[in-house]
Amino acid sequence: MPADLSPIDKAKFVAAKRAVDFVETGMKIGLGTGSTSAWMVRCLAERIREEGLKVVGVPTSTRTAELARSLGVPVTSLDEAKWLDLTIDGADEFDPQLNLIKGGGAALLQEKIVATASDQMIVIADAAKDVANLGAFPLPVEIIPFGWQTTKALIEEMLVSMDVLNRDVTLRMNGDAPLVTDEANYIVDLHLKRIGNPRQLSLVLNQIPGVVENGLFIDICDKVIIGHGDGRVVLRDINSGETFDERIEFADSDNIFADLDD
Ligand SMILES: O=C(CO)[C@H](O)[C@H](O)COP(=O)(O)O
Repeated sequence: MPADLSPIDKAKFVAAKRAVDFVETGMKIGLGTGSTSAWMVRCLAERIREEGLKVVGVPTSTRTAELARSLGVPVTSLDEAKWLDLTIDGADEFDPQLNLIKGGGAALLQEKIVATASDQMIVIADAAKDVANLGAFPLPVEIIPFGWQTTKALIEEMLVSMDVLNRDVTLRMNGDAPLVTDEANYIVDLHLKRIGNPRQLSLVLNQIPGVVENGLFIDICDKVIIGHGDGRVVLRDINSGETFDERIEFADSDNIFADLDD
């Protein structure tokens, strides 16, 4: 394992490395967004280079598309691919049912569409994302810019009507301007601390006009691979019960570790 990586990056790296073992020649793969997914794209590129693995990726953001192309991972659109064998993506939190909060990297809309259009979704994460209840991480909600303040007010009213105690809603900024997603929308973050009923909240949020999608992924994730800073990787799969608890040792590889800035 590269000695100069921080423990958190080592954890992300080993989770990504192990997840890529699930990829087989001929597969169409959803490529997630974020720092853990960036490791996964690098590991996939390494297998393509070294083993001649033949796959095509569907990126979930312009960032991931650029990274994949720069590393020689073939990419296509979801409309071309139509249906995917596997999506590998990071998460901001996952609970014991493998429900997720995603969207910390503002890519939740494409991520949810791509994961839903896949036979299987594997989440790769460091152990800090493993929570008993979702909600300590602010829940991202993608909203359209038109009338965004009204949409934000409607979300706040809904949280009051659901007796949610902690309900700060903040517009995500990029410097002085609202952050704009790949789909030209805004993101509001819901600071809820604890989400009692994620399924219900997800349904109610998506009923509000102006809400495009929310960052709760319910019954979408099949497996989580949890990485640790010492190289340990643990598989959790609540449906099949499949599991492993292994340790990965790696030598430095210039090809994988150079120029990773995501
Ligand atoms: O949902 C996401 C992007 O929208 C990411 O998967 C999530 O934010 C985790 O990111 P990281 O791997 O950098 O911790």
